[in-house]
Amino acid sequence: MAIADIDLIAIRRHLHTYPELSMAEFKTQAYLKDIILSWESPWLTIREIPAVPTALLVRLTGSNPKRTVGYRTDIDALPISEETQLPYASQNAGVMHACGHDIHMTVALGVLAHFAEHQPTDNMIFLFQPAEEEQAGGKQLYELGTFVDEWRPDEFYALHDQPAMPAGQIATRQGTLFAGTTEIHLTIKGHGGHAAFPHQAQDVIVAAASFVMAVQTVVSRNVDPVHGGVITIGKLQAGTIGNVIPNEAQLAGTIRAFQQADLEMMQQRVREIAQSLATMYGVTFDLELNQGGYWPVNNDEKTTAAFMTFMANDEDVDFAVSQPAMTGEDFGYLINQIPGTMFWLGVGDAEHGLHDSHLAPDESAIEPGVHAMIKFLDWRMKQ
Ligand SMILES: CC(=O)N[C@@H](CCC[C@H](N)C(=O)O)C(=O)O
Repeated sequence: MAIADIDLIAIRRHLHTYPELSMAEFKTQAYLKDIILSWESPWLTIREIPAVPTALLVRLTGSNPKRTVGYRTDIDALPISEETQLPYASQNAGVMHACGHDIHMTVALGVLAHFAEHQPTDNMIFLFQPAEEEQAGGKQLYELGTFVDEWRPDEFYALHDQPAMPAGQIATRQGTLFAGTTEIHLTIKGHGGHAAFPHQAQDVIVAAASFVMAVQTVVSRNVDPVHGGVITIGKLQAGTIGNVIPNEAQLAGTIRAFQQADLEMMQQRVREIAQSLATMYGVTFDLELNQGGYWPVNNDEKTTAAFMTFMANDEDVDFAVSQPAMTGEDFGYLINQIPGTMFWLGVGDAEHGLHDSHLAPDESAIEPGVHAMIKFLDWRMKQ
């Protein structure tokens, strides 16, 4: 395939049709790798990581390098059944690119295609990262020593699509862009029994319901109101029939805050609430609080100043300064190690947010996203 002939819309639709869950992105990785290898770029090297087999790294050797510039995209999808009715809707039952990582990958591929054809001044590393939605693939790769020597970027960039913004608009801010998050995994265990004899059982359903309600007080009563925070329980599973008290209830959720200290305080309150309810209801519990790599996404001052100045002054770019958001990202971990900037790319679907089974990003965002990043990176490498 000649790079100039690359059909980004067709690629995006293929990726959208075949989404794969975190750490199971085998076909996605193979598809991306085949496209990239078909370009036969003389300054391009591909690298795979045996311990994280769905990751893909690409290095471009610069013509006169002063540094190495990194660009990261995530590649995983969510356990959501798509309801868009699009002709290229997901063919993988119960799995959907409902967070737009198909758009992220396509923009990354478009930018990579350009520099695979036109040798960059600096060295470049492109990271196609698995497991952003859970398991923090970026952190895992970092801890495996992936980004060392010639594979260590000096600065790192990444985007996230934003349905609430017009297609093609770019936005970011200095400081914290996204929250730090912590996954909650709670199993409550008791002795179930007949619904008619609750006094002979330990009712895990009542304990689970109390837990859901009690954690609502953490944000309202423990977090400084001007800081903000979120606790959402997104999964609650227990029981099989109305007249049996089950032995076990399973809950999962997320804790979010912009400041790490707030996040840690909220984690502690959730632990205390679980412990208190266990005493109150006579149940036992396993509680796992896992922050993984979902550190607050704190944009680096220097790279972000360069990014914002360039985007705001380029007449072809529709640029806005954004507010922080409670979304999480394990890119927060990576740019805590390597300075960098995360930004939003508008994908114009104001009716449907991220993680919505009806989300249908406007594909016309891809081209301006690719062009803005090519121009920015080209300019940056000449600084
Ligand atoms: C952009 C986005 O939606 N990211 C995810 C990141 C997941 C964080 C972690 N698994 C958690 O649930 O706490 C998000 O849900 O914000």
